[in-house]
Amino acid sequence: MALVGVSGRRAGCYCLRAVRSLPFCSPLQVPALQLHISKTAMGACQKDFESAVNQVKLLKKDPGNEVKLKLYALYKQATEGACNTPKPGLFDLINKAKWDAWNALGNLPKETARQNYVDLVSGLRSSSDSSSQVKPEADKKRAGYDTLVITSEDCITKIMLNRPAKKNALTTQMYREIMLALEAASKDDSTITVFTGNGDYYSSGNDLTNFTDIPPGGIEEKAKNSAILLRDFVDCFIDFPKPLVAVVNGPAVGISVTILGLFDLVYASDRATFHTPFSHLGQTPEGCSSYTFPKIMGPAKAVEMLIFGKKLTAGEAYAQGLVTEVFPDSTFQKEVWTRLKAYSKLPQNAMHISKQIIRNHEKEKLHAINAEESRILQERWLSDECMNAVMDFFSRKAKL
Ligand SMILES: CCCCCC/C=C/C(=O)SCCNC(=O)CCNC(=O)[C@H](O)C(C)(C)COP(=O)(O)OP(=O)(O)OC[C@H]1O[C@@H](n2cnc3c(N)ncnc32)[C@H](O)[C@@H]1OP(=O)(O)O
Repeated sequence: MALVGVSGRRAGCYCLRAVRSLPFCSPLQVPALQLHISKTAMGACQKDFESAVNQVKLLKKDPGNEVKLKLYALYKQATEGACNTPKPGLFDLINKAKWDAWNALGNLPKETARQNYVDLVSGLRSSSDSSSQVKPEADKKRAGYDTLVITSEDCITKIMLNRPAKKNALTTQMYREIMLALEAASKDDSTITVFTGNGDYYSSGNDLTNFTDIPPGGIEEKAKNSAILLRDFVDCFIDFPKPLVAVVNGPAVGISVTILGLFDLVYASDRATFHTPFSHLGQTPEGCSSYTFPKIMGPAKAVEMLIFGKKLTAGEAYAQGLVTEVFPDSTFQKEVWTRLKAYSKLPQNAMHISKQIIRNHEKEKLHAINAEESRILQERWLSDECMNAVMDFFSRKAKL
């Protein structure tokens, strides 16, 4: 904690959980929702934040200056709001770095900053804890990722989604880190790349709080930026040059399901489920699933999933061709990794060239579909249907 000291000063915050979670929530919609927020919820939020502030002091491992700057900035934003102090002089390097980090948060609402702080600390704790969650060996773990654990062993690069407390919901930071991880994996000396999730979920899909930090350009700019991010993210999967394997350790929702149509192998635990509740959320398919799903499972079954949001068991997903093989949960990890280790010893160039031949038939088409799906979602995110569906979800705290 050398560079950024985080003070334990109490934060007088409110838990606007429902409000912070809305996509493109307009100022007009906020007061009505605030009425639903109970004093209990406000207390819980304050408690989470205070507890996270205390947990930071107990971290066993120094998280590095970059993370400490993030913690500092989020703490200041959560407790004081937007940066309100004069910029330190050019040679006051430490204070300038801290000021820059805080100032970069712009007008991020206090409650979002508080939640991001809690999430960040939770990620730091779960990656350093020795509890029931997977603990990668330190010497194999790739540094520089806050939301992923990346390891390379036996010619396999494993990218593990690492927000177990939030069911591995994908934040914008996570989309960006996944893109960086794929770029690195495409160049490393591994033969295959594997995606999996830490904890009981594979992933609960897009983090529904992603759209709360509205930039100065307003909700239209936010929708535009999100569509660009989505398009770039899916493009990385379309272009990935090596065999890509999903080890689906538990339930999968939304974009974590649709993107499976771009993987080469999908191994699932019999605990896994596959759910794309787009209509329920006023949204539409992405990840090229409007093309890959009908192609994989036929139009009738694809419609059940993509339009009517039918949740599939692992067995059903296997029967429909989305999953390569299902394993009993009790032996899932052992069986899958034994299989993958054997595959990773196959001649690397032959595997990579075969993947290229297969993918090249439709690469251009996939890019065009991705662009179109992202464009349509950009409009959907601004629709009343989408706003109302997600507002309903959070105000009722309904489960899928
Ligand atoms: C750049 C943008 C690209 C966008 C691409 C478009 C992508 C679209 C999609 O992916 S649509 C799918 C979106 N996902 C959902 O709608 C899932 C919402 N979550 C749930 O329904 C449930 O949480 C659950 C069924 C996944 C799990 O239920 P349960 O087992 O009861 O656990 P909890 O609900 O208590 O969850 C624990 C904790 O995690 C938080 N959380 C879970 N999923 C999400 C999520 N997707 N977004 C935000 N937060 C999520 C949940 O709120 C709990 O937090 P808490 O402990 O209460 O603070």
